[in-house]
Amino acid sequence: MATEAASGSDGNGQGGETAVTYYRLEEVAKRNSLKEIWLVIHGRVYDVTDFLKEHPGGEEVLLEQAGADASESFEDVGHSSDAREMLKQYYIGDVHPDDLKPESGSKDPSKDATCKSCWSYWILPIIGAIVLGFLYRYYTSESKSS
Ligand code: HEM
Repeated sequence: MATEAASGSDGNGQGGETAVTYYRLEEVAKRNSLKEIWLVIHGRVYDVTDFLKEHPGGEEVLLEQAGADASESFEDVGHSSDAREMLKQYYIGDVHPDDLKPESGSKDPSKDATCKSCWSYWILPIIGAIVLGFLYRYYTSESKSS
């Protein structure tokens, strides 16, 4: 079921541009035939039914992704900025916030699993080096005094 939400300041949802329609993923998934093809790219829903025949990359690739999240495949191809501009034509609404996966939003680098900026990434080697330095000094001074 599609839900309408007004994102404009007037809040009346009129004028077309201010109203956002939210679609549940289960509803998008139903649009997976030649009759009607919807795709999700970065949390936005696109009706590409009329674009199918025009797609320079062919119909098949769009059909493979029909009714599903095509963000990864769309990015993997390395679509041009013209292709990204074209998306606007087919935009029909957003994925319902309850259906959004955390990674489909903007990525927070501080929550990166590899944690390259974590303090433990660089502080542990430094502590290790200091301890080694002390041990080295301790043993060299021991051997000098004996
Ligand atoms: C509404 C969504 C899409 C639009 C508007 C779109 C648009 C385009 C455009 C304009 C091109 C020509 C090359 C360029 O300008 O980048 C292209 C090529 C291509 N697209 Fe898409 N595309 C869409 C979705 C997809 C998806 C979901 C896939 C899935 C794999 C895909 C796969 C390809 C491939 C394989 C090519 C050929 C690339 C090449 O020949 O180098 N496209 N697309």
